Amino acid sequence: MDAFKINGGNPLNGEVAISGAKNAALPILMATLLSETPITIENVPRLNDINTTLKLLTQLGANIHWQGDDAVVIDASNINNQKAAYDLVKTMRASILVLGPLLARFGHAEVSLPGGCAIGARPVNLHIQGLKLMGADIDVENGYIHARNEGRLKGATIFMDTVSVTGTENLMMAAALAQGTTVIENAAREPEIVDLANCLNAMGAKVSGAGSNTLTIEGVEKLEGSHYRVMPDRIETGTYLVAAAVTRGNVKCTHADPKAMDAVISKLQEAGAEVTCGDDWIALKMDKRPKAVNIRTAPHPAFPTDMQAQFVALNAIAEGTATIKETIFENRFMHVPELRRMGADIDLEGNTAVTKGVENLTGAQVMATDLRASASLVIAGLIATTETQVDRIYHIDRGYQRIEDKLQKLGADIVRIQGN
Ligand SMILES: CC(=O)N[C@H]1[C@@H](OP(=O)(O)OP(=O)(O)OC[C@H]2O[C@@H](n3ccc(=O)[nH]c3=O)[C@H](O)[C@@H]2O)O[C@H](CO)[C@@H](O)[C@@H]1O
Ligand SMILES: C=C(OP(=O)(O)O)C(=O)O
Repeated sequence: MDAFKINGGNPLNGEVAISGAKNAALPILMATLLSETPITIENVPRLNDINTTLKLLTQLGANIHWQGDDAVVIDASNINNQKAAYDLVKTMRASILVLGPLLARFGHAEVSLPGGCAIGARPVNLHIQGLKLMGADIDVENGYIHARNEGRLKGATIFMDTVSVTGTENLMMAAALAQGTTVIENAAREPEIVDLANCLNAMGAKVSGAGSNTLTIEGVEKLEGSHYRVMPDRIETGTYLVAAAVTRGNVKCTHADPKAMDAVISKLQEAGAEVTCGDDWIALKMDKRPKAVNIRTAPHPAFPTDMQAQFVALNAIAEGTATIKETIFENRFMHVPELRRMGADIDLEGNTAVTKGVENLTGAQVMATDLRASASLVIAGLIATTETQVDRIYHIDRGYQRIEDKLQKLGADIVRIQGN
């Protein structure tokens, strides 16, 4: 297994080009299953999760080829298999997003239950309940969701008990081909939901209200190919901004979208950073020790859980004591024991991390346990006074395109050690 070796202490300086958003690209690639003609998706990040998605779509019968560095052409006209098997689903939870499209277009789907994962149990009951309200017959047996429907799904009014991003996406995609109108209440409002809705509309769907908590989808009979460009990754952007802040650097993220990032930008400013934005860039300058910031994660537009771990690393070396409360996932603090091994002073009280900032972290051999936890350990390594080794970085390769190359260009001393 690959690892990173990091020698901290270099301030990050320069420009970094932000890739397309993983969490928008995944549902958008799954949405191509709804189309009877080929679709070109641009600004697709080069990530392990994208490779997994393309493998899954290929297993279902799609024809796929890359065009240049970041565009994928997907032809789902000849889908001949409606089963998403455990082998791939277990490596990527977002595989559940084939359920809605397959069921809506072909009247049946068999998808392995994703199971629990490091950050929490992450059930998919809301996906299943919503599809049942649209008339589907669904049972769960032998670890698989078996879903069937005679003819088209029927539009329905669906109230989601909990705000769920992929739940909203699965139901939106299913409703796009249903008969009649579907209303999803208490829908997720994340920018990636808006991106998926825009892509579906470019394919001929009739989705309105994306970005609010009520989505209305008027079903159409068929969807067709088009071109669509994936939005920039706001979590990748936020990660580089935090890395710049803790190393007292000066970094400009290009190809970014500041509009999607209010909550994160305002916490960086509260920490003492100078942040400036243009239409498609964000720059951060920091020339002093950050001040610790209190945070509570919650669905968009509040502070994103996917930036929580990175801010725990920031608070670990910041001036003062602060609390970070995680309200979305029940087990998303696995970076804390690893950060403690690097000298951080962090107490965990239920779903709250209480940090007392220390002046310096020291390097250690630490283990990445999930995607954003890995990012927080890399950030900690960038400021540690001695060498850090981050093991099991396959997690980070799920969601950050060539993070070591991008950090090296900004002046970091980080290298990948090839494992076996
Ligand atoms: C691929 C993708 O886009 N992943 C993102 C997505 O994950 P994902 O869509 O899986 O996360 P959800 O928004 O569904 O989860 C929110 C909460 O709802 C619960 N829940 C969810 C569905 C369900 O049927 N029942 C249920 O109880 C979950 O356990 C969790 O506690 O949103 C999360 C929350 O912003 C992000 O951290 C992930 O990066
Ligand atoms: C939790 C994340 O992703 P996933 O939902 O794919 O596990 C993430 O992107 O931080």
